[in-house]
Amino acid sequence: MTQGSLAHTTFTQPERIRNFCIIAHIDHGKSTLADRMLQLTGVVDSRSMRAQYLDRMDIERERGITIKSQNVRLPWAVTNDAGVKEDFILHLIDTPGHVDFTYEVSRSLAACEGAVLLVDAAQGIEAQTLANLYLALENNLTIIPVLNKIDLPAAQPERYAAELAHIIGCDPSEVLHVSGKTGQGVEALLDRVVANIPHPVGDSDAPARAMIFDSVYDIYRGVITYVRVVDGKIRPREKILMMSTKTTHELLEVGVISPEPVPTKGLGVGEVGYIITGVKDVRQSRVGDTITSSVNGATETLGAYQDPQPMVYSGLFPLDGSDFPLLRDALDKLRLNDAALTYEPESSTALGFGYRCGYLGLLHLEITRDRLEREFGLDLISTAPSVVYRVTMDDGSEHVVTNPSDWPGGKIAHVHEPIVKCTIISPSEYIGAIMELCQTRRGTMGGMDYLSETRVELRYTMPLAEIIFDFFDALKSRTRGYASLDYEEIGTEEGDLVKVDILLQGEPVDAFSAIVHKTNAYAYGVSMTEKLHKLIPRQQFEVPIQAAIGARVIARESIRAMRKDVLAKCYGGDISRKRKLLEKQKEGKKRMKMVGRVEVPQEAFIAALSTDAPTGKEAKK
Ligand SMILES: Nc1nc2c(ncn2[C@@H]2O[C@H](COP(=O)(O)OP(=O)(O)OP(=O)(O)O)[C@@H](O)[C@H]2O)c(=O)[nH]1
Repeated sequence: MTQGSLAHTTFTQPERIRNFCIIAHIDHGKSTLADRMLQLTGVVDSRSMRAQYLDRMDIERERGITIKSQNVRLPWAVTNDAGVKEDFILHLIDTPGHVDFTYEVSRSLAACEGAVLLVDAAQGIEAQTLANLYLALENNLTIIPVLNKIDLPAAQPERYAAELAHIIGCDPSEVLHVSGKTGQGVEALLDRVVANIPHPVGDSDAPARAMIFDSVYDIYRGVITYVRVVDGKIRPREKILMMSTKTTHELLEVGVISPEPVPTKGLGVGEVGYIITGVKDVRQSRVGDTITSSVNGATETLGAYQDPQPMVYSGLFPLDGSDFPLLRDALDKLRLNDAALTYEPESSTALGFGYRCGYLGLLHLEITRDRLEREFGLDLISTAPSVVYRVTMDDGSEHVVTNPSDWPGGKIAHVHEPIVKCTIISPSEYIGAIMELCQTRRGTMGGMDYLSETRVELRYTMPLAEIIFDFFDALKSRTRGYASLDYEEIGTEEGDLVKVDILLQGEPVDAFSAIVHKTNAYAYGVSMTEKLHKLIPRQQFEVPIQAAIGARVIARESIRAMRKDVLAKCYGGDISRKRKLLEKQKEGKKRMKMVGRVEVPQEAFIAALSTDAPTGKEAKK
């Protein structure tokens, strides 16, 4: 019922520990509720409270989304039936809510015994609510259903409590009503966490086993690794083994977060905290890995470790070619904190030197680009995102293609592309519009369920490539922003895919090549040639713009010749003025890229490459 004492005694009895997380659709108020919990339990006083305390990165606070998990230890005291006050330690694990970070979410969930399932009382269940709920159920978590934002005038608690109860199979009266904003109902929620969520169970005498569920880079301390101890104990100065990398490290510091890091004498069964080992790169301290003692340690890991797999690739090029070394340094720095980011040098005839980067998804791509521009002051141009294709040739050889320019020449036997399972939740009046959209995106319907009389869940399988273009936008505009979407990769399928090249005066421009489904090739060709026709200024000779599949031209435009004589305006004038005009023309030319003999302004590349693919959180509403 009340704030507990903040004693960081080590090896808390597992019976006194509750490990839980909050799962919710984006914007349903997870961070705000976590803030209230920090305040109510007294770990942050009102004076030092700032909005969304747990979202540490500036970019997170600005966008209002949670990218990296943070966890915090909260003391909470409950008066039992006999009227005696009992102290508990609650570990709140703040999980990222976005589809790009599913693996991180699943590891955070694995560190908990229970989950608060938070639903906005004015919105109801959304696609990510369900995706996260299923993940929580797979991890056998106890679910506490909660409606948030009940202070909102638009809240419809009865309606959505029924929806929530229907989904998880409980009585609507069991759904708690809270407001993260005003704090209403939050105490009762913390009491419910203690009452309903099982305490952790483990063998305190067994060799130590702890799971890494997050890993962040700190410029002062190196990598800070968050762990949940399952068996045994870990203590400072002990040597540990990371079981997937088979590397040993000394534990320089072990502690808990409350909400700042506080060193402790160690962590015991069920406890959640951080370790510092002196590793410099998050890749050496991987989310999902198991740590154990280096001597007489455990032999079995806690679940299989999985490497984060990039799903979307795109080229990043500095607008100013001389910034290339800066881009390389910036990526090296970002990688310290982002185990999922991959990159390798790439050169493009049109865009110069850059990097081919692999991301978990579009939001990951956008965040990375944002950080490069903001934190490192780089001006960048990125090429259209692409998925991973597996191309098998007639001679049986195989190619993995993440970049259209690596598309193999010669006879292709078949191409496999990644397929995702999508869940779309929407008011039922938009069913027709959604089905039509999914059909045009090569979707196959997997099923449909009514969540209530007016809201429906649609399930589709669809190529990932169709989603990464402008699917969110199209879905949003067809449903007036009411539909929400979640997807997960489920494998690959054969697709009828071709590479479309765009040629200027017969020269292919690598930055504009794309891999598209055969039925979309013509549309892509026409739209690119038309766009470029508008964007490229006239030259002193005629410039044909063509779209082609192999040697076959499928669309064509042409820019008429024009002689641009900058001196025309000042015939007979004095020589210094002429020189000035010529100098100016030279300056302008610097911003031109040469494609064969054709001068293309940089702006044309930027404009032609800017897909309208929505990648931010708006896309998820
Ligand atoms: N009226 C009202 N607004 C709330 C409440 N809780 C959160 N909000 C608002 O809802 C918006 C989203 O809240 P966040 O706490 O950032 O949501 P979130 O779920 O953490 O979002 P992500 O971290 O992006 O997943 C913010 O503008 C909050 O001010 C509430 O109880 N009542």
